[in-house]
Amino acid sequence: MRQYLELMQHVLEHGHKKSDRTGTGTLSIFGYQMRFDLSRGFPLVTTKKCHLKSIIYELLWFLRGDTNIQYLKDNGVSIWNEWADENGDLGPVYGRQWRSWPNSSGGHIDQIAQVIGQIRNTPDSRRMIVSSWNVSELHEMKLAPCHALFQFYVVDGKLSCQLYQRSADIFLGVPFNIASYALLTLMVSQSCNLKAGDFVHTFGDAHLYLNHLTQAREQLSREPRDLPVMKLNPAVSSIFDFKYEDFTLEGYDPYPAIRALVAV
Ligand SMILES: Nc1nc(=O)c2c([nH]1)NC[C@@H]1CN(c3ccc(C(=O)N[C@@H](CCC(=O)O)C(=O)O)cc3)CN21
Ligand SMILES: O=c1ccn([C@H]2C[C@H](O)[C@@H](COP(=O)(O)O)O2)c(=O)[nH]1
Repeated sequence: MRQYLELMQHVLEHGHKKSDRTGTGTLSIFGYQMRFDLSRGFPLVTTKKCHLKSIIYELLWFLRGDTNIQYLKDNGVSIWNEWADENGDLGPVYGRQWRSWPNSSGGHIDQIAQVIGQIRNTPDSRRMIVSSWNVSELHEMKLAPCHALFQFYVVDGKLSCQLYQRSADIFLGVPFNIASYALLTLMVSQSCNLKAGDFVHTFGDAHLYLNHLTQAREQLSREPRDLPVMKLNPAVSSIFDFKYEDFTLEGYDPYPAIRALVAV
C-alpha cells in the first residue's frame, strides 16, 4: 500500500490549509490518482488494522439498494450512524442511485444490473458508468455522494474500474473506499467471467483533517507489509447473490489500529 502512504506524505508536504463544512480544518490538495493491480493482492491498508467487516457489509448494503442504517446496525456496523435521521434514513444516497435511480417517466433504472449487462454484452463500450451524483436529489441526501461516479473497462479478459471521488478523508475514509471498490471489482469480475485488472482511484479534494495529522505521521513511520489475498466463493455467479460468508481474507497481518475522530 505504498500508493496510499505516498498520498498521505504528499498531502502532509504540499497540502493547503483549508477550512471545510465540518469546521475541523484540513490540509488539502486538488486532483490525484492512484492505481492498484488487483492481481498483486487485495489493497487493504496494512499500516493500521482496518475493519474489513464494516467495508464488506457497507458494500452489500449499497448493492441491496438500501439507504436505511438498520441493516448495518443489525450487522454491527456503525460507520453511518452519525448521518442518519431518527428513523435511520439517509435519504436517496448510494444504494438508491445504484439500484433505482428514478427516471423521468416514473420508473427506475438499476444501474448495477445495466452495467453488468454492458460488461457481458458490449465489453468495448466506453459508456460503462454508474453515477450516484443525481443532481435533482442531492438536497434530500444526508450527505452528498463522495464516491460519485465509477467506470468499468475491459481489455485482454481483464476488468478494470476507475472511481472519481470528489471529496476524500484520507485517514478514515480512503482505506475503506479503496478496499470497497477493489472488492466490487472482484465481485463484478467473477459475475462476468473476467479476471480482475486495475482499480484506478481518482480524487478531487483529497484532505487530511487537522485532527488526524499525528495519526497520519504514526502510520508513515510504519513499514508496509505484504498485501493479503481476498478469496470469493467461486459458486456465486450473480453480483446480487454475494453474502458476507462468501468472502475470505487470507494473510492480513496489519499493525495495530489507530483511533481518530470522524468529522461530521
Ligand atoms: N468525515 C467523514 N469521513 C468519512 O470517511 C466519511 C464521512 N465523513 N461520512 C460518511 C462516511 C462514513 N465513513 C466512515 C465513517 C467512520 C469511519 C471510522 O470511524 N472508522 C474507524 C472505525 C472503523 C469501524 O468502526 O468499523 C477506523 O479506524 O477506520 C470510517 C468511515 C466514510 N465516510
Ligand atoms: O466514502 C466516503 C464518504 C465520505 N468521505 C469523507 C470526505 C469528506 O471528508 C466528508 C464529506 O464531506 P463533504 O463536505 O460532503 O465533502 O466525508 C470519504 O472520504 N469517503
